[in-house]
Amino acid sequence: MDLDAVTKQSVLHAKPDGLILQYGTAGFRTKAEHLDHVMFRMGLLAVLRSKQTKSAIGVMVTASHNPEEDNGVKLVDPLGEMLAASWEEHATCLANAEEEHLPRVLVDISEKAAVDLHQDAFVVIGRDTRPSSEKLSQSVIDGVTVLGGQFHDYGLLTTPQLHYMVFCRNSKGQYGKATVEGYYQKLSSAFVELTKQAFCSGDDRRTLRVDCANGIGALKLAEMRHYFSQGLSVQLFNDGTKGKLNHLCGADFVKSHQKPPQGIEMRANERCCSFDGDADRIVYYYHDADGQFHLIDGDKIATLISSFLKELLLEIGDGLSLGVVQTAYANGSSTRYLEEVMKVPVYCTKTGVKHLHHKAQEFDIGVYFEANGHGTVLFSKAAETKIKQLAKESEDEKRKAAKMLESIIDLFNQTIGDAISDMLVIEAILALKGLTVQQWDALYTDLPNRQLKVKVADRQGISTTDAERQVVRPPGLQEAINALVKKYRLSRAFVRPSGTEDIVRVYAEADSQENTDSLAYEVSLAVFQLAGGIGERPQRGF
Ligand SMILES: CC(=O)N[C@H]1[C@@H](OP(=O)(O)O)O[C@H](CO)[C@@H](O)[C@@H]1O
Ligand SMILES: [Mg+2]
Repeated sequence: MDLDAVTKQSVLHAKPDGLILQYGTAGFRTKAEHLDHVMFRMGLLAVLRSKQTKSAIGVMVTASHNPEEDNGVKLVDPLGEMLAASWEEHATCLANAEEEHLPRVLVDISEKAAVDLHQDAFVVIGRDTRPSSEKLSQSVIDGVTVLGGQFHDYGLLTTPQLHYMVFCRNSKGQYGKATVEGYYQKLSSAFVELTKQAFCSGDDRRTLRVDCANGIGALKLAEMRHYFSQGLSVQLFNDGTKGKLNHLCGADFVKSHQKPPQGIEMRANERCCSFDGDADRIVYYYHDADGQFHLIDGDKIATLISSFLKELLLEIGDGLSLGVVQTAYANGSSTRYLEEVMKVPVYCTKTGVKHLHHKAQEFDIGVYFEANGHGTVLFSKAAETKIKQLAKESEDEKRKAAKMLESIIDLFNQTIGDAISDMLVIEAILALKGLTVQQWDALYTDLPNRQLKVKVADRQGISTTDAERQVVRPPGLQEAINALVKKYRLSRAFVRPSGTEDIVRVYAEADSQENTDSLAYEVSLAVFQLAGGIGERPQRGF
């Protein structure tokens, strides 16, 4: 390591005094103007991680659904998954080191993680469409090059595309070709193969309206759509030509406000969906004939996908295990439906896809989705081998089911939740099953739910257990929540510090929207009073 060169370069990417940031649920995220030093340092860290793992490492510059003025960065590990937890700590140390300590921190990390410094390093970089992203990704490149790493800058990519590229490179092309073209081809041919039957049967060409949150998803979907246009026609809205990124649109807006985005023309009973700003989340929705809005969130997406997979697994009859992973934000009705009606095992993990992803790896087929629409399906190596074998050897119905599963394996982005890939999976399932959006929605009825945010002086003062469903600290808060929950029917509430915003999140559900809103308000007040609330007290009414 040429530490002198690092010190010299680092001066050009100086850390603002007193700024402390933490590698959170989705990497570093804050106002773009505070991130230059973090980007440079994540370039350095990616080189060390690459040397240690002897693999290509990804760096994605994005702040997903955050406002356009924000930005962020996260590292992607060799198999396309989120950075290992022990390296998140290294990332936090490195980002917060004062200039003069930078060389020592780099040496410390290399020693602690037993990095072989003679090893070559390769880093792949992608960025979203934020105005600040191009310059910030150049700072990542400065960090990579000063430590002698090689890199490939893919420029504009969705987050899941970058994850895909990393895995392709490290699997020596087995997972697919590490190009945007390769991604389009892999997914589109799986989609076309899977839906052949549905579309041969004289079905109309299907159309779907897509709100692209004025983000990268619009660019990539516009490039990709002619690859699958025989089967599906997508109409793009909020494509970034006019509106601001994530402003009054996108998956996060639709899910948290439970209303349609601006800028989309909806027609009664027609399917619409929204991506988030970096296209790793998707939610569906429609207006019924009375103009009432219906949201189909990640939980219902997981249910549709699981029931389709379960049917195919029954057909091939090979005893492969299927599990569904959710977080505490999953609607209680979805969990009940999955467990009691569909009889599939459901597990709850902490918020953040890395937790869901790891749990899902324990099954032959692991379906994971956050309620906000971030999720995918993982197939174990053993399941994949078995399915491929059955697709070749078995006969008739069994073979047909195995072949469908084979295409589904290719259609999912198994590295991370992917709005484009999930959209194609959902469209394929709806077409094959001949389901309308209303029929899908009617699988179960969501319990009314509400999410609120409370500002506190130090959100780390709240700690939780039991997959974030119970508060341990501060004392008395859980007891207060328990007492409030008892007042309502079918009720549930929990609070946790956000990993991406400086707030505490409150979640409540109950038998009616009115009761849910009361419960959410009362729990917010308890947080405000018992956990050091600052600013305005929570107010009743929304
Ligand atoms: C309730 C909620 O939707 N939380 C989101 C949000 O995390 P928080 O830690 O809650 O801020 O951003 C994460 C990253 O995108 C996402 O994984 C997670 O689901
Ligand atoms: Mg996102």
